[in-house]
Amino acid sequence: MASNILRRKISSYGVSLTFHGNTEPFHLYFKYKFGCFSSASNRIQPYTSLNDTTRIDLTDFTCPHTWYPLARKIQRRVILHVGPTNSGKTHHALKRLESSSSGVYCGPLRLLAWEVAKRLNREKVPCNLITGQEREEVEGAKHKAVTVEMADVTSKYHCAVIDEVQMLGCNMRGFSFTRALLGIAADELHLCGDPAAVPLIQEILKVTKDEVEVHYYERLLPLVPLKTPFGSFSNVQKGDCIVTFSRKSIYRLKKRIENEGKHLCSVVYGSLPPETRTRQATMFNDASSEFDVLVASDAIGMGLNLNISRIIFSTMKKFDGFEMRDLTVPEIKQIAGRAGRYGSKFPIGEVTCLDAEDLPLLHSSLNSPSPTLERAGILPPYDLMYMHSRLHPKDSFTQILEHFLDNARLSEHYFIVNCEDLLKVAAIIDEFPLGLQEKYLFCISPVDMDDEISSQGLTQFAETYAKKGLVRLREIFTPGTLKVPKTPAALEELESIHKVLDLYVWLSFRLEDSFPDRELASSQKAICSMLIEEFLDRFGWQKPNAGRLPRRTTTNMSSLLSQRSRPYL
Ligand SMILES: Nc1ncnc2c1ncn2[C@@H]1O[C@H](COP(=O)(O)OP(=O)(O)OP(=O)(O)O)[C@@H](O)[C@H]1O
Repeated sequence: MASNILRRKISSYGVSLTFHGNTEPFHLYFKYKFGCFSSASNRIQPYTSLNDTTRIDLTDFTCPHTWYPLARKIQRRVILHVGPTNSGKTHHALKRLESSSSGVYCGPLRLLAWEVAKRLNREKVPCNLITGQEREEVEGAKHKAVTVEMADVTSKYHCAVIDEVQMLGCNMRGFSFTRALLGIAADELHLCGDPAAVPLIQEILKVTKDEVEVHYYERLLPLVPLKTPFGSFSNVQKGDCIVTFSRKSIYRLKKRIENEGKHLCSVVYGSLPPETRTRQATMFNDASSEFDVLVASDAIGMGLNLNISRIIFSTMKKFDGFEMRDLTVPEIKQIAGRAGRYGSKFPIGEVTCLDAEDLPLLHSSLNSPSPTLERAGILPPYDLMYMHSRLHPKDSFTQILEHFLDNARLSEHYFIVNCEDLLKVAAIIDEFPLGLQEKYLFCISPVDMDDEISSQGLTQFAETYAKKGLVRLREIFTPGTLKVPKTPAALEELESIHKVLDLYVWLSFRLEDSFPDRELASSQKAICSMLIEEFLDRFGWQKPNAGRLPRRTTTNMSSLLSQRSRPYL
């Protein structure tokens, strides 16, 4: 029945539409009359008698705050906690969350959500953990720690925290931060992050009734930029972290340092599975482990508690997908700020570069404020796209998306995130007979379109789903074939397989009946992480004595691998 799909009512704002699809209830408030809903045709008809200036444009992105009526019903107290890394911003916000009767923590990484859930449960505040790939419920919980994509904008909380809020300017994930900022219905909303986000957030929140206050923080421990370059690798000390930006150079540096025979290196970089990153970080932090040096990419900039005494930039350039470019001021500050964590054994943090010629950029960046953010990321909500599709029934998903992209370019405060990848995915899924909602889901799925195996995985999932409505993991992946990689290329492939399995798990939470093999995908993901760690353990210099390391993998690995022989697998 049409009335089940779309209801129209008059509100004080004018016409209010409530859409009841399979997604969360979603309301649109328009200040102007824009058309009428015809139950006969199940369509929204624009008022053709009105001139163009009075007709509402469904691709208009100037008022996204109106997409969240629950948050607009309350006057939120928004507290911005801003300052450099390691200044205690999150600590203050979390204290407030702990003492609230109900609340939600929204973090950019699963690791951070895990950490916060653990912290609250330890403090006897029952807290659920919800990420795109896992749900752990605790009895009686009124608190949740979630990855920001999972923030619920249809419940009311006493307190909410959005961590690393400056990520609303991020081209990949900015929309989730903007959605959480505008949509979370909490009496108190704590935003932690870089001061560069303050003017944009103040501007965006001018149109809400929220009260906004800003608290500035200073670093808890000094950060000292050294005047001399690092020099030789024989100068490596316990607690050093060498920063570089490609997997290849991470392994090259690890080998080089280990070949000196004095230190073993943990590694942390973005495409390592999160569990592996955490375990590498734990080994590095563990004073009794021999892995006392870290070689890492900018993935250390966020989320991990690391006992680093000195950051050494091996380069100040990074390939950003298009070209080699200098690191930006925020990137340099975020990475450098990881040295000298409060509560760790190093009383100050130091930072330097491998080459003397990079020192001026390091020093000037640490002394400059980060450029202020100008626009916040956004995605057209499904419901808007749906309504647009009713007006333009012949348009493909790609064409609908293009309408939105064109209009968002005109927006003063917002931009559509990751346009290129969205269009790439849209072009793939337009080939398959899928409904709009399913296409939208594949479009927002966490696929890495720069990774060939990962994008092939998405294509296969979408195609099989369109053809059969059921996607068995075995059809695209043979369990039992995973091996410890022997080369960096094989390692890269294993990391990509992990991404595909991760995508399957993500889809299984949203299309449960059609992606039924979540358990298998999760266990294979765990095997991938173990195999990657086995590679990391074996790679590089091997110390002859036996007391080298807790070689945790052997027993656990065999127990995991033995899952292959279960009948189900
Ligand atoms: N008042 C405090 N008492 C005890 N520990 C604190 C206090 N303030 C901060 N810390 C600890 O110091 C470390 C850094 O604090 P926190 O993570 O809050 O900093 P931050 O400014 O949010 O940094 P980042 O931007 O890196 O997240 C954490 O381990 C935190 O638990």
